Amino acid sequence: MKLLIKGGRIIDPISNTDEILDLLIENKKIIAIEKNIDAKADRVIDATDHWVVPGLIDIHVHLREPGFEEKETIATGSQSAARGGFTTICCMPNTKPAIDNKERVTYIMNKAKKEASVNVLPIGAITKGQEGKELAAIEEMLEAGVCGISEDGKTVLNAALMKEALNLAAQLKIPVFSHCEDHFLADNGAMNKGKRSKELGIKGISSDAEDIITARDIFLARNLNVKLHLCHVSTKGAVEILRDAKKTGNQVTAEVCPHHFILTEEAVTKENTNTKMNPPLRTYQDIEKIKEALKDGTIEIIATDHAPHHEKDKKLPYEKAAFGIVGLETAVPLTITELVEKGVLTPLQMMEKMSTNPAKLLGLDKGELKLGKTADITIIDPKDSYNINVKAFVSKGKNSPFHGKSVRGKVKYTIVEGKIVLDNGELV
Ligand SMILES: NC(=O)N[C@@H](CC(=O)O)C(=O)O
Ligand SMILES: [Zn+2]
Ligand SMILES: [Zn+2]
Repeated sequence: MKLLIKGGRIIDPISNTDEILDLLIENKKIIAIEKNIDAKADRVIDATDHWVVPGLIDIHVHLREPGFEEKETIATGSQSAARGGFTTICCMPNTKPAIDNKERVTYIMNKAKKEASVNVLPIGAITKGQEGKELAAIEEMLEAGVCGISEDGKTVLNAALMKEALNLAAQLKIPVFSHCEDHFLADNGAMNKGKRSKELGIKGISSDAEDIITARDIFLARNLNVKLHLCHVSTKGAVEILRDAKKTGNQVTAEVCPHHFILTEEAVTKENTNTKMNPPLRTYQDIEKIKEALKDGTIEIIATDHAPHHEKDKKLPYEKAAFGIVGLETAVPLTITELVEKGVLTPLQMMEKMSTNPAKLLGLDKGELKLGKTADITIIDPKDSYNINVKAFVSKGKNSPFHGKSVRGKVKYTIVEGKIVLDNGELV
């Protein structure tokens, strides 16, 4: 089976390519990237005025299986990923039960093999049951196929235990994805602590709750030669700590989610619980710092923290509603509209942050358009303009604060190992 993609704008960060070329795929591999390929193909995609980019990789997704199938499943979450242009996603272990041993990792891997339309890489828990008391069976989980470890949803508050985990991850050469939140400082707050929380009379979560664990984990990881990765950075303080750490040669990396570079606490209303997520929406000053860090490379990854919830968990008083919003089907249009069109990132830099750098962190041979590489490819129409409509999401989660937002940029084709899983905007 030969697939020819004609006339698209090939954007490849590694070779620094950004030009109109054809691309030919055969037997799951890229076999030519040239001007005017004139080979006979079984299928030709006309990519005129479209971007042809390395398959997007989302390192932070909640698939909710097992235990919360009413919120999302591996099947629906991976379809949502395909819709969003992601060819590989990493799923977080805060399921019920938590992914903390090899049987549970194998369960996800097998189910993904059967039901998922994109590559799914599980992330294992740091502690047993994510209870923060003793380490999970990390070596076993690595043998079974995890791509890293994380306590996401919470922090390992015991610094000695976190240090042990970082030490082990250094030996095993796997990344540690850190959710930075001091639960005592967060103090059961429901939104950012500041002007808006005062206005609304909702208990706030201070920036300190994030900054202190960011600093702690960077300190713990110093000299360990471990890949420490900061999840969903949301504060100016965390960006400053990260910037300083990089100056002194720490190999820490960080991700930001679209909602944290677009919305501020001003978006929060008591009625709209889709503005509630962890970490919370912060302030204009935080957003400006985050954008600066995206632009200068201090933050090298954009991830979604796709956190689907059932309506019953969101249709509650603000304080009681679940934390989290969906993100897989909105990441590309939001990033194009808010970062590329506004001149914060070039298309090449966007693909670096959504494909090349995630692949690098995970040690995957992906994130690049090159001869001989596996054909994981995304094709985007950057000019298609429309309003985001949660009812059209294939994710079970409709919990997005971006419903109705006018955006530009639509994913048209998602190709996983040479197979088209999203065909002209339709799931195959
Ligand atoms: N981000 C969220 O608000 N929620 C996530 C947990 C997490 O990412 O910390 C979830 O699992 O729902
Ligand atoms: Zn988290
Ligand atoms: Zn998360």
